[in-house]
Amino acid sequence: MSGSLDLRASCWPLERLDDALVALAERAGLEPSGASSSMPPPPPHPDGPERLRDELGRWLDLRASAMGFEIEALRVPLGALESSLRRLGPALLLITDADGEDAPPRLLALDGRGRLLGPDLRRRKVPAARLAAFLSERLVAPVRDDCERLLDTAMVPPRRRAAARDALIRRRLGGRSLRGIWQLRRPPHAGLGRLLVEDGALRSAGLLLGANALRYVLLLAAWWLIGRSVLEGRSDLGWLSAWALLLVTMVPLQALQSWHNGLLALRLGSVLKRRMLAGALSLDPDELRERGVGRMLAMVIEAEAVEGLALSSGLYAATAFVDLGAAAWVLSKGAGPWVMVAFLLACVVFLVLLGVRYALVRRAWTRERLAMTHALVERMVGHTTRLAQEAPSSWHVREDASTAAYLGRSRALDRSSVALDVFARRGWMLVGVLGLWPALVGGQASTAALAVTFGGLLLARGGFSNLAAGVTDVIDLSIAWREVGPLIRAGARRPVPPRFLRPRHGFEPAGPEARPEAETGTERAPTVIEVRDLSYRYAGRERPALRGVDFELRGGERLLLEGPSGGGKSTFAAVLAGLRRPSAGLLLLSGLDAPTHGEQGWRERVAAAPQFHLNHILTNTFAFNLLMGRRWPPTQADLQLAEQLCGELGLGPLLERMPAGMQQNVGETGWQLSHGERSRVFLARALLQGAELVILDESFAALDPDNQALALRCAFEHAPTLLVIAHP
Ligand SMILES: Nc1ncnc2c1ncn2[C@@H]1O[C@H](COP(=O)(O)OP(=O)(O)OP(=O)(O)O)[C@@H](O)[C@H]1O
Repeated sequence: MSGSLDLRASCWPLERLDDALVALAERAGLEPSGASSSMPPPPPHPDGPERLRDELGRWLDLRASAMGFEIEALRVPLGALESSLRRLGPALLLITDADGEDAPPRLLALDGRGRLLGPDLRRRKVPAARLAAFLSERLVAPVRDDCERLLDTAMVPPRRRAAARDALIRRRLGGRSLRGIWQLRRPPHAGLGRLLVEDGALRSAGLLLGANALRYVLLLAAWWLIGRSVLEGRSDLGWLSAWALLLVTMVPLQALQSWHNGLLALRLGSVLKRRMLAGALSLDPDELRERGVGRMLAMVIEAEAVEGLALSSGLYAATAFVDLGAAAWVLSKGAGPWVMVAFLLACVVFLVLLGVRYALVRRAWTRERLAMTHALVERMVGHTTRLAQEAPSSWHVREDASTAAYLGRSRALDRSSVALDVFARRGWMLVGVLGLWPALVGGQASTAALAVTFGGLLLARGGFSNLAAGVTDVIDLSIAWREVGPLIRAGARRPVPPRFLRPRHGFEPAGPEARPEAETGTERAPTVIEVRDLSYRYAGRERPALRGVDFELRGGERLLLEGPSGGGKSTFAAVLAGLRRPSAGLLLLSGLDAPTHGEQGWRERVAAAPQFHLNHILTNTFAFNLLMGRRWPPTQADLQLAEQLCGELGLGPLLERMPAGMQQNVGETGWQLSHGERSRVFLARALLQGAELVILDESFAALDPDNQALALRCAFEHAPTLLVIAHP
């Protein structure tokens, strides 16, 4: 019984976090696999629940990625807690001091269907309201007495007391959120079909089609009723009422259809967006460069089209086939039945041929448009260079040529789509009346048969309109899909999961004393990076950029790597940072190879500030740009640390100048940073990541001698092990 369910008995102790996670994932059908946990869950943190939540979040992230699913940390506003719990998928909920200060932290496992999975692996139903009250107790308890006193003073009658108290508490805690809720979900690289099923898109599609078909049957029945009563001259109230009833029944069906149409669009959009976002992040840097920024932008535009078209094309096509099937049946019951059905089939074939012509023209037009977008973006990016260095007389030569070509393609496209549209709307009626002509002139057909045939003609006209819209949408969709294909496919790549789980090295405000000693007496610090006989060759290049490299860096060491331009220094940095995989040779980090660390694990341990032109200030707050590699949202300690580092790097005056300080928006559309300021933000970002090895690729080139000395000192102070790349 849910009413007597003891929530405390359903809690999992922290030591059994791994069991809870695996059991929950198995029951949610996430098929947990891979590495068994070699990393114990974090114990309660002496600094309090906030630090514990943070550590738990990291642990869960690592563990879930090793098992092949994802963890999403949620922050739920207290006011929306109950409704969020109702919609929540499988999730772990952290309970801290619900029984008082001394109670150890525990976890609840919610199976995504409103049931709690207990440590005895039994599932028990729990009302969302009760669970919400239990979870929010820690926040509510301190204000409850206050509210009661207020209600006493206001002499609120007992029957309205509970509602008034809840409203007061809601008001007092309105802005507070509950954290420590981790939802388990399928990763974006899972099959699209599975993601859609999980999101409920298939259910919505089924309901949508069902409602559509039922509405159709009702429409035909209404026609049949009214047609019969008119032809037989029976217009009594009973028939008319039945007709009206059928029409009224269609209204809620139409509402249901619109509702599920919207839901389906949302669900489809969210699944596609997740997949494409994952794809954008897992695209190879060279793949990105080869495609060019303009094409990438075009891809994003096409992605929007895919979402809209996927839905409309399916709907149009489904409705068109129902319409045309029904029209063929109605025509077969009217005058000159088989001639009319043959005409109908011939017109469908003709419309499909028009569709093929449209597809060819549309493909050529899309190619032209993408080329134009690409050229436009390139010109915008290189605007200043062109203004300064290109002769004004040649500014528009290429633009004019490509605009003319685009106009030509657009005209052809218009002609082709107008042909489709006109035939669908008018052509069929003309052909249909011609087919009916012999029966009309010959006078053998009865009035009833002629009326049925006209009904069939009108029905087919609707079907042809939908078919024309469906054909153009399906073609547009297939072309847009080809464009976003690389992103969708890249999103299906599964990141290499770690074979062995190790907690991430935490960043503490390290002074020289916290740094591992490279050499103390006869004992040498352990090797951080070891490279043996390593080679790297860029795709399509004959000569390798790196060949037979041997290299070793021990904990606490600081190394300057110099070499001629084009010698392969940045390539080496990218290989060490895990951004490029070596073509041959051995590469170990702390004695373990890349698959053992996993992609994410490797990048967390090696922080690299790429060369200036490859690094970026994102349009966001200054704090985000500093702390994005460390953790977001940050803790108070993170923000203090970032501010301290800014001070050491000489960015204090900049922080004072910016009206919102650390919260100032920077980037393309925000506060503009100078070249030297950006360089120091890139440096601080790499140092704040808390990595074991920091690689700085020409990070000091833009700094004046004073700032260079400051930056170098800061890097020496804070990087546990440091590799600096510079020109001789
Ligand atoms: N993405 C790429 N695709 C193909 N070849 C590349 C790519 N990036 C670099 N190269 C080539 O690899 C070689 C090494 O380049 P790299 O950028 O590593 O040199 P570097 O020592 O860092 O040069 P610099 O000091 O001028 O920055 C060069 O010949 C370069 O043309």
